[in-house]
Amino acid sequence: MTTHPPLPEPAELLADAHVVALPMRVRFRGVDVRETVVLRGPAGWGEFGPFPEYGDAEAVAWLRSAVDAAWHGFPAPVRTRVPVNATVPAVPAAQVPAVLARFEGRTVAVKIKVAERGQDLDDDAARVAAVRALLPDAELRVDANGGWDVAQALVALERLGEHGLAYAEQPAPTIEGLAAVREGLADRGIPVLVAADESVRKETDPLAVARAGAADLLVVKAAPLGGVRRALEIVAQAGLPAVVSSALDSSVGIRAGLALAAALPELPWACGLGTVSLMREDVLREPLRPVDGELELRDAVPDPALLARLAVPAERRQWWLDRIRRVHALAGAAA
Ligand SMILES: O=C(O)CCC(=O)c1ccccc1C(=O)O
Ligand SMILES: [Mg+2]
Repeated sequence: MTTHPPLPEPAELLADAHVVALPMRVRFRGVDVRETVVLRGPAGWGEFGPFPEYGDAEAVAWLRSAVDAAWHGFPAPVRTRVPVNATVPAVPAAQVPAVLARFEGRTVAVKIKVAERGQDLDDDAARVAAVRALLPDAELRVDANGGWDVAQALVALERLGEHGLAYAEQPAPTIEGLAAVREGLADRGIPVLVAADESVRKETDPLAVARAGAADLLVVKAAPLGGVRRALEIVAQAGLPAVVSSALDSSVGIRAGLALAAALPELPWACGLGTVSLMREDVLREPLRPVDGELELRDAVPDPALLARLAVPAERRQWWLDRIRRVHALAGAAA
């Protein structure tokens, strides 16, 4: 597999690092305020924002991704515009118009969160119906984040599929589960494809799902896969279509996703890179927000005044810097 370039020493890594708190307009996976770190290196800016509940071992790839962006830059693009989906969190159906209104201009594709804990299939069906009512021609997909078992997934996708769904992202938690859902959908003649997300980014082997034939397409994210170059390698080796997505990043992390989407030889799907539209604040004066369902390729350079205004309190800054030092030590040990 890949041998990683060495990481800069912590002092160098943290010389121009900014820990920020970005308030959300819409609560997303339980997050109202997104804390993350942006850091500058000789090649530009990188973002380190593994969710706080992620362990240090899982965060190693996120650090490699931030360093890859800031110290080595991005590979050459093959396109300068990337189609982007709107993202609808697991909100009540009545809030769907307000969420979609956050996405400027035309919306070509929407990803709808489903199978949220504490909700049921009626909630999901109402949310999907509300999106379809507003956007009769958009391409819709759902993301269950592994929240169904195989039987529940088949029941749910038969019902939600009536609104016209291109694919279901991680409808079951495991690779075997994805394969079973995919087979069950085919047996029942339900025309919904299966996409793997957690089964790519949280598995020790990101290629296992492709090898097992368990998915029709892969969701790839630069940070959990260790950076743009590494993600490109994984897609090439998997031999499956890929949709690029993000992790609720600031514009700096979205820039890495954009670089990945811009460098992929084929990009058949709108990408999940529109989540800055769900945030109230960003580190850029002109945030990387899609317009008319597209993001234009450009660099993400944080504004010093915004970095200062959005800075977290001292103890949160210390928490993040301690975490980076621990993850750095772990990455060195693993290299
Ligand atoms: O893909 C998108 O539309 C937005 C990104 C997204 O859904 C996401 C954001 C943070 C953490 C997990 C996920 C996910 O795809 O499961
Ligand atoms: Mg997902």
